[in-house]
Amino acid sequence: MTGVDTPDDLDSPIVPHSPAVEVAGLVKRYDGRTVVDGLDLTAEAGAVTAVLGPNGAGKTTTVECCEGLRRPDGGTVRVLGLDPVADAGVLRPRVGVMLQDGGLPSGARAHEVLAHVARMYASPAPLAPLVERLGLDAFARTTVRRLSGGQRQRLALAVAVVGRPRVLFLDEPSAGMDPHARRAVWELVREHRDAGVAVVLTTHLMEEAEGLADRVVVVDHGRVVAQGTVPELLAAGQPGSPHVADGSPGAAVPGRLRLRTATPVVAADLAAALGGSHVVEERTTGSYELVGPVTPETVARATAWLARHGVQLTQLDLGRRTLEDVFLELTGRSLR
Ligand SMILES: Nc1ncnc2c1ncn2[C@@H]1O[C@H](COP(=O)(O)OP(=O)(O)OP(=O)(O)O)[C@@H](O)[C@H]1O
Repeated sequence: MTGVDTPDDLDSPIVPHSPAVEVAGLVKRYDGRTVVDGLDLTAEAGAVTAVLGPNGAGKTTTVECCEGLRRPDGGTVRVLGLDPVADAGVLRPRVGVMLQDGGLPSGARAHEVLAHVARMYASPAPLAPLVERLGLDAFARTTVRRLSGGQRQRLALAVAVVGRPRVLFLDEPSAGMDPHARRAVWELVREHRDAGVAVVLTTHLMEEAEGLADRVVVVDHGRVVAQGTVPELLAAGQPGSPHVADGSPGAAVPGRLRLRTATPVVAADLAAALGGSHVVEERTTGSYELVGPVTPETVARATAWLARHGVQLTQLDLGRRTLEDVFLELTGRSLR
């Protein structure tokens, strides 16, 4: 069941617009501090665009500028070709928003909130299927302030989609949700995408980005540091890759080799045994990551060196590079 049907019959100056969201050179400052610093972003209809970035990177601020909740200090933002602040009245029926803090009235009951928002639209989505899919009936009579974090998120998502938007902004939509709820959210997002909605979401969940996103935009210090499809980002940093937006090569790691040993070794000694072709990072005691091209020779030399030193190998992981690896390479490993 898709149940997703976006309204085209609204009387408006909007014509199908590509891209659905276009941010160019966005600058936003708080108290003179620049938190978004010349950011470019586009999102197409019928696609999920995931915005990733460390805490404080400027993701929410960017999305809030797109939602018309904040005024840019520089650059341009267009949603369906319109200005989110100046054209807020035209855009409101076409844009669904799920805020990070929910933004819902705390004293109202869950079902009242949804019904109230639905009445604001000329042609809302039928409530019953939405309530069922997001499991809202279990807490329909509970006031918003008493909802758990995950329940509040589910209600906020229902509120975001009930107006059958053409553009959907979801700020960390599945944060705090249990695995069942998360799956229901992902299914709903995919259905909206398949119905032609432009979905822009922020997330810290690499699994969510890998599973949902048609395009991923990585933001750091208020700028885009990489963008592309997930396969493109996984391949980025390799020779010939054009997808690292800032032009830097990134860490050229076509694969990764992780070792666990029964007793610790000196990472620099292992690196020397590999002839300097790899950096060896000690992740935790007895756990090492070889950063560099993974070839049969690399595996043979590393294991032979361990054997020569009487060190028992307990785990050898030749896993593929993940989006999390790419994310850490692009944004560093220090806490913000
Ligand atoms: N209203 C505000 N006034 C002052 N500073 C703010 C305000 N909102 C956000 N900031 C600051 O702007 C920076 C970017 O915040 P933003 O919420 O956009 O980051 P984010 O990438 O969404 O982070 P997170 O992943 O933690 O949600 C942060 O340093 C934050 O403290």
